[in-house]
Amino acid sequence: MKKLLKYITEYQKECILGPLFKLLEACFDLTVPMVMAWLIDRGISQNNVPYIWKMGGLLLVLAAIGLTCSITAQYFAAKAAVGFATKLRHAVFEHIESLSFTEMDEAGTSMMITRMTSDINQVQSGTNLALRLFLRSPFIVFGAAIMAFTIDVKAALIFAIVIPLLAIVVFGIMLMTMPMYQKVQGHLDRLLGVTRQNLSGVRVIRAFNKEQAERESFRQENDLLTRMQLFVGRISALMNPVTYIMINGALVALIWTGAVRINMGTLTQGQIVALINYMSQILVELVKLANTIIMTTKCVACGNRIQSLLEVNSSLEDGNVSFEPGQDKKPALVEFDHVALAYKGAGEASLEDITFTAEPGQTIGIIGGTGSGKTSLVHMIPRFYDATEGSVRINGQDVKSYRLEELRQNIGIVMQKAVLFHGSIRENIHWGNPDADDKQINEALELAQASEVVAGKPEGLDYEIEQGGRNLSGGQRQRFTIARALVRKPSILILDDSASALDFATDAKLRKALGTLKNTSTIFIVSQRTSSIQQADKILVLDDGQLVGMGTHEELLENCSVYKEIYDSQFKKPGETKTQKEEVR
Ligand SMILES: Nc1ncnc2c1ncn2[C@@H]1O[C@H](COP(=O)(O)OP(=O)(O)OP(=O)(O)O)[C@@H](O)[C@H]1O
Repeated sequence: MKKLLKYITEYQKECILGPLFKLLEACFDLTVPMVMAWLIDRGISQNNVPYIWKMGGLLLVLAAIGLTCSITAQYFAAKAAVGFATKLRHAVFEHIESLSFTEMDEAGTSMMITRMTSDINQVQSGTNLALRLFLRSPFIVFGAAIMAFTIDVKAALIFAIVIPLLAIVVFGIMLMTMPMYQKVQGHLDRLLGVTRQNLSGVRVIRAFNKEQAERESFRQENDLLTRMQLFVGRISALMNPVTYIMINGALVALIWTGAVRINMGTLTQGQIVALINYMSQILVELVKLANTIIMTTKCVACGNRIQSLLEVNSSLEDGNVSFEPGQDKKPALVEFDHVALAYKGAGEASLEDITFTAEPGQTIGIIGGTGSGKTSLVHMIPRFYDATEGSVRINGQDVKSYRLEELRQNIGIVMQKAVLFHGSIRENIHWGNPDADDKQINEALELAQASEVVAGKPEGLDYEIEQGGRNLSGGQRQRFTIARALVRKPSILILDDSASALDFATDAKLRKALGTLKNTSTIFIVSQRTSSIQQADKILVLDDGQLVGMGTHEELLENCSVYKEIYDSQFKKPGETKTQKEEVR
């Protein structure tokens, strides 16, 4: 948590003024019982009406000043706490953005969302409360005890007995409940994770009629959380009855001793009222202090969790090499040199000893069974993951040496999962190239076979896409993501199984259109369909992380059994002979 304090340094003034005004308010609060005592002893007892008015007025003034101090303190504390949380949120967000996919996979989306939302909110509330009460509450407890001693030492001895007892009860309960609160917080995180998974997978849940099972597992998690909260709540609920019994006992003792001492003439009624007020103030402040400690502990725990996320170092180091002038507009030379990739935490390598060259303007098809490493291979080009062995080179330079932003600017990637954002079609295509005018956007849409989709919308390019593109079909989403990659005229275009939702006719038209990009892009097409990559200049065949074949479609049919098997599984009809199949070819 210590390292997070740098985000609050800008609010040093507020961090000093907030507690200071609270202390000022506490000073006025401590004078009120004394003024009450004077009002009773010198005003009411002696029927001195002007004095009563004077003291009554003084009480009003004290209340007004106290209120002003309290509001001012609240203002400064809130400003510091909100500012702290805002800066922290920015820092965490920026840090998450800087992490590579390796660290993101390790941390998990749910955890990062919790750090960004509920943890930072907890830090904000804890800071706000601590700034207002950490000085004020102990100050009132000690101040009220001292005031009591100045009134009457013997009566105040009751304070000397009751305050430690009260402190033991209040802080004992606090110490018992604090670890439980931390468990509750941990469980709340788990429940958030379950909720998130449920909401993001709601369609699958319904498709597989798993609502009942999901409801049941959510109910179990929720019930467990409720039971834990009830348990902690019951112990915390003991705080009030126990402390009030003690305080009422002390009040009885105080009134008893006070009555005797009033009879003896050593104490006045006003002083007894003041002592009772001080006793109440002490109780209230001890309870507040315990709550402040609980909140602050939670705040520190959440702060530590945020800090550990901030301490995760990105394994992605930025390079300093730029693309040569003009090179960024031309198709790139891509080389894989004995490349291996082992994901962090995974036992074995997902890719091993991959070596090939993609000449500028070539189209490279990548095919292989599920989990054979196709996506992993193309993800190393824009450095989503770095090769653990060997090197990936673009135009002769290791990808790690390029400035990351520039490297990615020269690559257009269409991911397996078509993700679009809330906004118009134009805005979504602008993600690829913010400077593209409507003519360029329309050209990209035309190439991606998406023009007809836009033509079908009365608003044209202004048609509003909803979050995640949920008001579009899977195929329409894919076409827009392809257009988004094409509009930047990238030196390297990667299509990762991105035509899977297209019908065969549209897929064929798309492949034909991509054939016109030889002068601008080197293209990688990952696909499960041989028909999608058949025309590629070079096809890479992956099997269980190994490059088991490389060549043209015809060459591979001759000499790569894995490729042949895939091809046969897609084209060979039952009962078809080899000669018939070759005729089809
Ligand atoms: N982020 C990751 N962390 C750990 N292992 C991963 C990660 N991504 C992929 N893998 C593993 O790497 C291997 C190759 O996965 P990859 O996604 O590259 O295969 P693929 O050929 O693209 O599969 P598919 O055709 O199903 O998309 C798999 O065994 C997978 O479990």
